[in-house]
Amino acid sequence: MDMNDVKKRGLVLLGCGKMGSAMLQGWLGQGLPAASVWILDPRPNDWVQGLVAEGLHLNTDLPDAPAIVLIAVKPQMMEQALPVLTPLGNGRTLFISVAAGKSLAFYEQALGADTPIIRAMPNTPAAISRGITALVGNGNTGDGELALADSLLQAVGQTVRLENEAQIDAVTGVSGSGPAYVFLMIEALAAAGVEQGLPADMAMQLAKATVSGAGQLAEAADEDPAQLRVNVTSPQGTTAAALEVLMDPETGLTPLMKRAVAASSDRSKELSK
Ligand SMILES: NC(=O)c1ccc[n+]([C@@H]2O[C@H](COP(=O)([O-])OP(=O)(O)OC[C@H]3O[C@@H](n4cnc5c(N)ncnc54)[C@H](O)[C@@H]3O)[C@@H](O)[C@H]2O)c1
Ligand code: PRO
Repeated sequence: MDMNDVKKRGLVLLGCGKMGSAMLQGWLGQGLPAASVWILDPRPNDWVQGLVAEGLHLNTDLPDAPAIVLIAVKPQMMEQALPVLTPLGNGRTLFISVAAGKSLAFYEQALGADTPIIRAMPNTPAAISRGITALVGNGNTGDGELALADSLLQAVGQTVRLENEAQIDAVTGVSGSGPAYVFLMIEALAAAGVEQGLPADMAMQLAKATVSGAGQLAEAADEDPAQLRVNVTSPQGTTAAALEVLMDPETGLTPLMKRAVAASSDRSKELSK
């Protein structure tokens, strides 16, 4: 199965909110025709509704054996939303779920034990093709299915393959929820700038550009982030003064981040029960 099969047999999205739309935007941008896409969503956003004029099938009957079904509803809506897909289970259709905390076993039970299913955890920078998605398949998926999922998901950023399903809880804590931590960091840095006397607009511009520039440098540079940090830090200088606060072993960023990521990962595990 390859992208031509997806064009021919169709791609179905169950739920097309923030995550589904971000991914669909990437796929349409890579040349998938809107006419190859079926969306089931009781409250489609304006962008999705606009795609109907280009041939997208919105809340219509589904093809008999679409190549891919992407499941992108909230975990809390799953029990209600999934039954419509049961006729497509146990067949040639590859299911990819991005829902947090819904296990491969859950989908095998709902869709049939012979269904090929991939669990994926993307993040919202997918909207600008700068996402990262981790994926893991059930026993009915092989190299072909994983390669197709890789190439679909690479339309919206990088991918990594997990060694086992349990790792997805940690991925959810690091990169799935991670953009929210970074946005909070921007908010906090800007607020701290205001407290030091800067106008709010300027503080926000400085904070956004600093986080974005540092992120891009971390990805592009040969040095690791620890060395890049050292490169900013003059002995007894201003950065060293700040890092003394941020690197405190009890109250600094590392223990705080460990607690935050553990809370997210634990919630991911709870949702799978
Ligand atoms: N937003 C993120 O950062 C992110 C990251 C990784 C994974 N996810 C996962 O993606 C999934 C979707 O999250 P989101 O942020 O896009 O949520 P969202 O609320 O923006 O989108 C969910 C969509 O599902 C639709 N929906 C509700 N009931 C439905 C039903 N019965 N049938 C079909 N569609 C239905 C809603 O109308 C909405 O458009 C979640 O399972 C979440 O765990 C989200
Ligand atoms: N957003 C989803 C949540 O908060 C899953 C990862 C990011 O549950």
